[in-house]
Amino acid sequence: MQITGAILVGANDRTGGSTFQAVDPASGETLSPAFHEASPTDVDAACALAAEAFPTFRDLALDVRAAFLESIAEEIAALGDDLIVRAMAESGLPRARLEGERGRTMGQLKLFASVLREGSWMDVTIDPAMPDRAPLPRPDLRRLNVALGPVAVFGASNFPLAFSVAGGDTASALAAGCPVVVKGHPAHPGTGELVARAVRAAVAKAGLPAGVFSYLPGTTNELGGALVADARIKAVGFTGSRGGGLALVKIASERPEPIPVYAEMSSVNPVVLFPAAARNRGAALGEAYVASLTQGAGQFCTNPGLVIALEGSDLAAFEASAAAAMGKTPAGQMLTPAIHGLYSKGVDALAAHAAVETVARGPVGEGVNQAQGAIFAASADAFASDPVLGHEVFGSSSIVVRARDMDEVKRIIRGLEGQLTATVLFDEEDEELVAEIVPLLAERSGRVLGNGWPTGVEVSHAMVHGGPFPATSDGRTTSVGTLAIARFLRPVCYQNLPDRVLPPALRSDNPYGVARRVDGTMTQA
Ligand SMILES: NC(=O)C1=CN([C@@H]2O[C@H](COP(=O)(O)OP(=O)(O)OC[C@H]3O[C@@H](n4cnc5c(N)ncnc54)[C@H](OP(=O)(O)O)[C@@H]3O)[C@@H](O)[C@H]2O)C=CC1
Ligand SMILES: O=C(O)CCC(=O)C(=O)O
Repeated sequence: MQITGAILVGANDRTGGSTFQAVDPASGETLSPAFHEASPTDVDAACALAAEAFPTFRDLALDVRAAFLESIAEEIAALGDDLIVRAMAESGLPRARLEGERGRTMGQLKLFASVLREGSWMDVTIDPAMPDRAPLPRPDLRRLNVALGPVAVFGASNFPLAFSVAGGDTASALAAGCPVVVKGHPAHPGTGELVARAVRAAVAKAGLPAGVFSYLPGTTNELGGALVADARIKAVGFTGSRGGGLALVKIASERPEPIPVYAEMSSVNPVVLFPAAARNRGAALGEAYVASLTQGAGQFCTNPGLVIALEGSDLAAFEASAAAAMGKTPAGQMLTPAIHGLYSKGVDALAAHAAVETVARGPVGEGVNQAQGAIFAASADAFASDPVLGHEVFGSSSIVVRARDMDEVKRIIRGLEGQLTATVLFDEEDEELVAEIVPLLAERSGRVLGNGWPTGVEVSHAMVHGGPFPATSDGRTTSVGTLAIARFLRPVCYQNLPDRVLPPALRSDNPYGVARRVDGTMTQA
């Protein structure tokens, strides 16, 4: 499939005034072709088409919408190696990682298709009428979840496939029955266009209204701002910086009709290393820590940016092993010159901090825009007295906090901001302490993991990839896994309406055969 640099508004290819080009971060060279910057006129056209498409798309038979999601996955597969080659050039990510990400992207579309067919996402609940109830009769009440309306999706730079144009936000919004308008990430416009064309092909094959999907490439905050401000947009999905996410939350909340913004922003993903684990296998854990920290040049929002442990010789052995591993781990290619610049600034600030010790630096990169890994350490007092030490440095940088005792460990945890993940590394002897710490971590994070590493998120039914602010702007939900569909739904109750005017899932004959809660009891079809 050809990359043309067009703005994809429904079925139309549009061109704009100014253009921009992608940059290969590994060479610093610009890549062809030039991409047209979407304008406010394109935002208006995309949102108008999305609003027009909404009722038809929302009311599609479940199987038709499920087949559409599966067809997007097939169209992405049909892009073949061109997609991988372009994504490698635009992101600097290696082939194996991008092939895995493509599989994950297709897998999550198919998973949402199965969720649609199964039907419990609608949460159909029926309280039958009780005409003879005294002193007052009860009306017939029937509730289900319905789509919110058109959704704006901001693709992430660090997952050009799985968190971008047809990534988790788009898949869950389409599954819910919401048309999607994507603001393409300027770091991977060619990858974005290829995937957008695949989605558009699936829209056409299914005979759906073209406004179900549009793709707006661009490099300006104004473009994203105009999209979120458009009255026809009813929710926003975002993965990126805290500043970007909060800017969109502000725009959304100041609209005449405020709307929800589901922004996944920043997290340092604390790891608590318990005493027996440090004593029994500190060296092995030190190596595993560096493997997780440096994976993908540390450009994961789940990367272990903070380790908390008791000071002493066991922690010293963990740090020494981590330092040795870091010394052997080549610098990782970063996604963009800007992200590399922010990383270097963050690491330099920590290295220059009076209360911070540099435990290890990785080898200096031989190419451009490469992240030289970094491990720092600080006392619990120093960490607690400067909030900057707890901020995310996006890349392979992490800080070890040395606590004097478990009370200090608890104090540090109580002072943490909201997190996507929190990890406990423990052996059997530690379990009593773990039981005290896990509730503190669960209060502050979306996922608590035992004896693993937080990078790599399973796409499944039970997954939560969310967490209290600032990990996300709304800690009640998730951006990965099937629960993500709930972000784009709202409940509607129908009272005393005859079958013929009710949505199919609420009718007496239950044509979709979905499980329903009737008078408080779950019933199979
Ligand atoms: N925790 C995480 O998961 C991630 C964190 N990051 C952090 O973000 C930094 C920059 O990376 P990047 O991916 O570019 O993330 P950004 O948050 O800068 O950008 C993400 C998307 O949001 C848009 N955007 C950003 N700010 C605004 C705004 N004020 N108004 C409207 N739209 C906006 C951008 O569009 P445009 O630039 O075209 O305006 C882009 O499409 C990284 O160094 C890292 O610190 C990045 C990725 C993931
Ligand atoms: O670790 C993962 O698989 C997902 C990470 C993520 O969501 C992110 O880096 O934005």
